[in-house]
Amino acid sequence: MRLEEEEQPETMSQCSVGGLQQQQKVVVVGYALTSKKTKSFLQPKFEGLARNKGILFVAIDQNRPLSDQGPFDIVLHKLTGKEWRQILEDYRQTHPEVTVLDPPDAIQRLRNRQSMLQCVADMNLSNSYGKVGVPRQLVIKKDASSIPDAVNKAGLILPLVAKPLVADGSAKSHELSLAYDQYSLQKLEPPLVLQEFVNHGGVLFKVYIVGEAIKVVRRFSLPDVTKRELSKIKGVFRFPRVSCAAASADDADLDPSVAELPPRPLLERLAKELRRRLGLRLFNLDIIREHGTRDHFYVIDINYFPGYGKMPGYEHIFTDFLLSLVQSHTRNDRARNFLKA
Ligand SMILES: Nc1ncnc2c1ncn2[C@@H]1O[C@H](COP(=O)(O)OP(=O)(O)OP(=O)(O)O)[C@@H](O)[C@H]1O
Ligand SMILES: O=P(O)(O)O[C@H]1[C@H](OP(=O)(O)O)[C@@H](OP(=O)(O)O)[C@@H](O)[C@@H](O)[C@@H]1OP(=O)(O)O
Ligand SMILES: [Mg+2]
Ligand SMILES: [Mg+2]
Repeated sequence: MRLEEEEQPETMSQCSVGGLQQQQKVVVVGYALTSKKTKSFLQPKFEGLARNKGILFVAIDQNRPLSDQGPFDIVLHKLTGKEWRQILEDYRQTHPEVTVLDPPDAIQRLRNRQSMLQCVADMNLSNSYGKVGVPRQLVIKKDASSIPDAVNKAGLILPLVAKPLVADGSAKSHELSLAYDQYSLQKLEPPLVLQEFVNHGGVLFKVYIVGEAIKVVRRFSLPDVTKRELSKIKGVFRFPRVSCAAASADDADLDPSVAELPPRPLLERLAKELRRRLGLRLFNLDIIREHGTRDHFYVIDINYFPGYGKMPGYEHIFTDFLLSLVQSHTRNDRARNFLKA
């Protein structure tokens, strides 16, 4: 839906509480998302629930100044491009009353697979519930012929997952390969990240974060690589986006030691730290448990504004989150006015 100036949203709606008609402020959420994302995120059930809670979604027209649209209470976005980032950054400066989710600069960190995991490495999270790290990895900027030597020097252990360095959401950025021997690595195309493959029993956990809320689901992942396979197989093999499939591993008949979700307190700590360090409120992370251990976890991927449409209960979680943002904004405004008075 696009709002023209002459048809500004009615920012008050009628709602009936206990038979009494009350005026409720409408929360206007502008969104700048790809059509694919709009389809998976703005599902009719979600938009309907939002409307009942007084939330209205309005498509942003990228060809018109943002200040001429809305007015918005919240802006949701996941579009690429330097120009667009600048537009958002300027809008944030000139419209402090609008919550822009999330700051474009903070999102940039997730668009590079090296900087993406740095926060997790820096955190060094280890407590009585477990240990969370990142697989050892090496960045290759150019010159594929130097890879075998670089891998050797860095002491990385095969097999390795080769991932494009840039994670910009393009199909190419999701083209990953598994390399079984050092010499075949020369066939790869830098810039890329070479990451140690960690056996994890073929199941990964997707941890969705929406502000303070956390939701974890199981997904199928790559199967373990045995020592025997490693000694026999040579080459690099492209693999499909196994974990992105909507098919959840939640109901599958799995080995309980593999399927057991990571401890909740550990994930809460991790999510809280990541929110703070990344400065983001909308993201998910892929986390795996090293096979044969109970509490050694590795974060292998972090995604900005992921496929929330696949998160169970996202309709309620997301709408509550949007409402909470406006409430805290109003509280802050009141506090500021009080201090000024
Ligand atoms: N270090 C690793 N050890 C074991 N398996 C891995 C590792 N890295 C990636 N994988 C497997 O490869 C899949 C894809 O990797 P990754 O999540 O990094 O790619 P992506 O393209 O960013 O995925 P997404 O669609 O979640 O954005 C993972 O879901 C997991 O199954
Ligand atoms: O396609 P879906 O809606 O499922 O969302 C996927 C999302 O694609 P989209 O942003 O184009 O929608 C991906 O973003 P890009 O890396 O490609 O930017 C990435 O975040 C995946 O991890 C998401 O799947 P999930 O991990 O949540 O299952
Ligand atoms: Mg992933
Ligand atoms: Mg990813």
